[in-house]
Amino acid sequence: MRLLLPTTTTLPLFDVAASRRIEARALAHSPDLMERAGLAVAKLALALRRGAGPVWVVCGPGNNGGDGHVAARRLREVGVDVHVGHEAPQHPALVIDALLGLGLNRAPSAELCVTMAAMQTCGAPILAVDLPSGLLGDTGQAAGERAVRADHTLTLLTLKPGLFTGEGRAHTGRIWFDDLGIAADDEPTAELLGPAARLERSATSHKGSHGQVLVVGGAPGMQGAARLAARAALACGAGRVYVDLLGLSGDEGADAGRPELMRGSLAELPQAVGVIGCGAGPAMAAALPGLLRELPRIVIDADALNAIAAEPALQDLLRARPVGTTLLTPHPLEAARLLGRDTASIQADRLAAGSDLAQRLNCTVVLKGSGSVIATPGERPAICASGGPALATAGSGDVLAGWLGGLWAQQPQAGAHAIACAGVDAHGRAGEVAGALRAGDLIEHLAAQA
Ligand SMILES: NC(=O)C1=CN([C@@H]2O[C@H](COP(=O)(O)OP(=O)(O)OC[C@H]3O[C@@H](n4cnc5c(N)ncnc54)[C@H](O)[C@@H]3O)[C@@H](O)[C@H]2O)[C@@H](O)CC1
Repeated sequence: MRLLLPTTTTLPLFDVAASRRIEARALAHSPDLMERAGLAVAKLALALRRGAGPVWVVCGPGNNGGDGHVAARRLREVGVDVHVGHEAPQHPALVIDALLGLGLNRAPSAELCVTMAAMQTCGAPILAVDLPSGLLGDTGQAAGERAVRADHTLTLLTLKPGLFTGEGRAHTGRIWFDDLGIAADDEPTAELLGPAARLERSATSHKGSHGQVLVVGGAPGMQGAARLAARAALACGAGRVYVDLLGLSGDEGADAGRPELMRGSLAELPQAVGVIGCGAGPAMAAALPGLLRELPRIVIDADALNAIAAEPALQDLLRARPVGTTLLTPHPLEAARLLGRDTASIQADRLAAGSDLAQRLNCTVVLKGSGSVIATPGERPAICASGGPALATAGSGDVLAGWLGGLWAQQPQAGAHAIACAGVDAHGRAGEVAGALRAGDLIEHLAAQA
């Protein structure tokens, strides 16, 4: 058993169907899985309980409840006061949530919701077994009106995607993992990202060795967005970074705080990595056809995504680009516009929505949000395990787009999927701070850990 995050390696994720197949095969040669699961829960419970009160074990009707009963027995064997039932005991030291796990298949009844509410308000920390009750393992969404918000989740046998995306992270608390001694023998549904290898710089390199980035965006009143992207690309190590501020010419709008940045345009820089759309406004639509036809590698964000959503001819241009050369970074509302759906339906299944969008537009898609999803046609999707609420701040998306462009400029042979995985994970880690974060400071955090 181990605390899972931050992970130092990329890990396989298995949806409910794959987890069931793994479990069924494992049971054939290891029929004591539930004993192992219950023992692991009991061990963690001993470490987590607070105070001298009883451990309250709330068991459901299936094997998740079975794990809870084994844990209760194991705890009693070592002299712990245990209360099993749906009514809260006096001053519990810990709640073990073994109500519903992988088998959740409908909205919890009103009666179960009352039990969940009691768990939530009893004052003790909650340890969820396998999954917080009421949370769907595939999507990270609640099946009904309520899902347990645990302080700890001990997930068993496999890591499920729903623990890491959607509402998952708000419900799991700290995630622990025990594979119960079973090697997962199925095709992973997705990957949980670990950190990418550090970029090495040759001792004889020069700025020409580290590529060019062209940031196109920043309409009047929104130039900060393009500047943040450009500053991020520069901080990432791109050799030269140019900005084309839409609607401005000459030295107008130069970034006085970053004299390293230069003005440039598509005509002068046809081989640059494009980072387009940050704060671009409606002027972006007219610039897009040329950029989509010419630039060999492009990161597309914000108003460029909105322009593409509104114009089928631009979607055709995207689809015509070779796979691996285009990277879209929509937040859920932008993804909804691109798919002609509403935001709730995107969030209901983020892995599926990211993959659907990637297929439709023949692009790599980073569906931003808690547990960003990275999807590319022909690649296994990935979920980002890093990041936190400090990233919910103006400009953090612009910084991501610029950082991705900076990474790509330095790795011209890399495909969009690899760049997205590396950049999104780094961005998430840099944003793991307590309290609020300004996007300008996020660039410095990224640079410090690169
Ligand atoms: N079989 C084994 O040996 C192992 C089982 N494990 C545990 O088993 C769990 C899966 O067990 P199950 O497949 O029995 O599934 P669950 O225990 O999650 O739940 C299944 C039962 O809950 C009912 N149910 C589903 N949704 C409900 C709702 N909203 N309200 C009320 N009842 C609902 C189902 O009708 C079924 O009776 C895993 O999450 C894990 O905790 C793991 O420990 C690995 C080993």
